[in-house]
Amino acid sequence: MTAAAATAHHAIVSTRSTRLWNAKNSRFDKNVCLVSVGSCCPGNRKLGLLCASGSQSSVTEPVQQPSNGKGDHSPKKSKESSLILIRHGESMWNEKNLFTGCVDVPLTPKGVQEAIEAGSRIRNLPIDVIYTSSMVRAQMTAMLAMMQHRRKKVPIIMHNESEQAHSWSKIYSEDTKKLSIPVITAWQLNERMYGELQGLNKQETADQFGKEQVHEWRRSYGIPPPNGESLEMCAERAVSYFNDQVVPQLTSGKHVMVAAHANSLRSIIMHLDRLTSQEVISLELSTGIPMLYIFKEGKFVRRGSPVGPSEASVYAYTKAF
Ligand SMILES: O=C(O)[C@H](O)COP(=O)(O)O
Repeated sequence: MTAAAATAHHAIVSTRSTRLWNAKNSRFDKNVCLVSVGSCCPGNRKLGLLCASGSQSSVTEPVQQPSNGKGDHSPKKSKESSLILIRHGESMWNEKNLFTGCVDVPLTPKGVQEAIEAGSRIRNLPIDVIYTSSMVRAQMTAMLAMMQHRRKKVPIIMHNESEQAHSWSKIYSEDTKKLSIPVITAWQLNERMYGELQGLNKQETADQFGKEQVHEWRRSYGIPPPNGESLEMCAERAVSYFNDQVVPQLTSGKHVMVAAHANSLRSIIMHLDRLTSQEVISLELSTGIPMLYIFKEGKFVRRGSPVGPSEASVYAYTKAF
């Protein structure tokens, strides 16, 4: 459902203007209206993306910059780049309220729909490279979202697990390459390993161990579930990978989407927003809701979550803009 259709369904409950990528000038400067639309029950609020003028943004790939008279016709490096983070759509164990962690389960039909809807929200944002975890629920989300993208480029999972895998997946047409977007999978972006909770029902676990104990395992920074990873341990791999692999892409002017998991993304957002170990406890991410950051001069500015702190479970830790 496009944002406009979503709006038709719901009263607009809050709006926030932000900027969209204007490839002509290689920067984000087009004012758009990010709307948080929702029916009377706030839990159904959806994020939509509408241009302030009501028309679709004129987002295109960076075009050849006018020559600067010195014969330099190479396109200027973009001054800003975009980072889209998205938690996978609802998985079959999310639906059953089971701790999932590193168990590799697929999306539900609802999760598929969430991924498609997310794609319609980011269809005009520039994306040059996609990172996913090695889990199918994140990869399905990225692929389904990209099916909605305006540029209709083909996302292609890169196979570098062996020399043979790399050579056997080579593309021999430059034109075809230009019509594709590389998808890099990384175990470092996998969901936190939930140890002995994996496969257990979350409610039954709370009944057995107590609500506070389970909340501490699920949301604290330093306390791991039994024989599992704490958020801190997850951050050690996820944030390191983000800094080593994703940040250089953004620095070079590439626009990136990362499709991953509740806790591997919580650890990355904690880093980007410089949240304390106390603040991160209240950070919740909904399935399939894209979040946008602008990367400029080495700094990240959050753009994609205009909802207020009262919007539970979408991106709960959101200071007023
Ligand atoms: O692994 C899981 O069970 C979910 O991805 C996230 O679970 P959580 O919300 O309990 O961290």
